[in-house]
Amino acid sequence: KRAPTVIIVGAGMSGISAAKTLSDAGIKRILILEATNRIGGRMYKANFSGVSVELGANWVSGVGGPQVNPVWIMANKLRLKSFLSNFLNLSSNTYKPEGGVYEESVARKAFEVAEQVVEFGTKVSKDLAARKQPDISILTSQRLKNYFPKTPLEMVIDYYLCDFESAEPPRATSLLNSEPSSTYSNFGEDSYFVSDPRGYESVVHYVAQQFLTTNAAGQITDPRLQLKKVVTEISRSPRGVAVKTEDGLVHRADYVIVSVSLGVLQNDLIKFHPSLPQWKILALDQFNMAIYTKIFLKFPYKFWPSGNGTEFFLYAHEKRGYYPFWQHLEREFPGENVLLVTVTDDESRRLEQQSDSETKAEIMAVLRNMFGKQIPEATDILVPRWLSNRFFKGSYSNWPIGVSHHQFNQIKAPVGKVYFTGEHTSAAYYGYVHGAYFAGIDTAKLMTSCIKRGACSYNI
Ligand SMILES: Cc1cc2nc3c(=O)[nH]c(=O)nc-3n(C[C@H](O)[C@H](O)[C@H](O)COP(=O)(O)OP(=O)(O)OC[C@H]3O[C@@H](n4cnc5c(N)ncnc54)[C@H](O)[C@@H]3O)c2cc1C
Repeated sequence: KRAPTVIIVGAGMSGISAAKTLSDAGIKRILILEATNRIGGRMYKANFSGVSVELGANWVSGVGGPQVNPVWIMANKLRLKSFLSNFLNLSSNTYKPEGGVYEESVARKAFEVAEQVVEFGTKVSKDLAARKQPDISILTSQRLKNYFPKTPLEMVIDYYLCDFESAEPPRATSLLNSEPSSTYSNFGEDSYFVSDPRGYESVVHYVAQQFLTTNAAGQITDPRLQLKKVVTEISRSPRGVAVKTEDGLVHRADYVIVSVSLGVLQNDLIKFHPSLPQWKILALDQFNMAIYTKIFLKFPYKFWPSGNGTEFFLYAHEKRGYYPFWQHLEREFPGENVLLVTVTDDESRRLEQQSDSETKAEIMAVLRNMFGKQIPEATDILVPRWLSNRFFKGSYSNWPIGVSHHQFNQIKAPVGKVYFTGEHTSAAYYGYVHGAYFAGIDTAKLMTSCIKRGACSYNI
């Protein structure tokens, strides 16, 4: 009997980890179809004014805990340059709307209150889980504690503790599924900011090189990886699948694993024949694809404080989420005078629609508020557009209030010989690089037990 063939759509972390898992299980007749001209997906380095910055994932999140994050093992094997992030000094580095920092004792008090609310939320979440009660939003848990962040200081702290992680506001996010965070409780509280000329994406190459053939320079030459292959249609029948690409070719196989982002699936950018069942469409549409935008700015010289405990700073504004989270990259790129500011959700949506020069003007006004009128103009700006990009349609998934584990499992559930993977299919680690990695392994194992043992039913 001939060996089965499997097509994998997408060569981000999850697609590559799925393909490697199949290969390790002896399923070697695979074909990976990737839309862009590279592997790595949302792990994506770019050159910005002479330095290599990460437009997508940047941190190995979850280090130093009871279990070891597999991505951290890879980063260490590769000796990727990375820096432990210390967020503890934010109370000394929070800027007022009109400039100047808040007195440390005032900011610290506000942080303490907000952190107690998070702890309270975690207790409520554990209690709800133990009593099998329905989910509530993070916002509801704040109300239960009579916490209503309304001043610019309170709002930016609330933003940092919630949106900066999940890329969505407290009213959108599920308490049950985000607190406590499996990432930080299992793998540890530390996060390392990767800053290596080879890019964070080299962990994807590291996995790929273990099963795809490479040349002497380490570049992948394996014909089972095909780049610039945009999948447009997937047809399934009991006999197998036919995957059509934008160049008009049809690739046939026994099975397919779809690893494209939740955003791509929600936007119907791949047509399924027959169409996916209603339960599947509903499950996909109910989950959230959040947007997280990292804006890089280059200056002729440095005008922000540097040295120990200054790396991260906040800007408090009357409009919540208005250029709130800042990082100077002095450790990563000494002497390069690069700043990174992060926005999310509606602000990301707004910025994707305007020109970079408009965004730059807004940011310069904010920086002048913070540091004074005399600061120099930025000489370069980079604004990634993850939502507009048809191969991503957002940054990473977030578990919204009201989606049950049953519905979550439906997102991952195979439909006939069409299997699904991606960070958005990892119940414990959705939204993270390690979530994508584990999801790929899980989906490939599911498929392997179907192929090898005939165990093809998926219980949801
Ligand atoms: C701005 C940003 C910041 C982030 N920060 C962090 C962080 O600090 N730490 C962390 O752990 N995680 C972070 N993440 C999340 C992390 O990057 C993702 O969870 C992970 O990389 C997703 O991998 P994936 O394989 O599921 O999806 P992807 O990487 O999206 O891979 C899917 C692949 O499918 C391809 N594709 C799409 N459409 C088609 C098509 N029609 N045909 C063929 N191929 C197609 C895409 O090009 C892509 O290569 C961040 C993400 C973003 C965007």
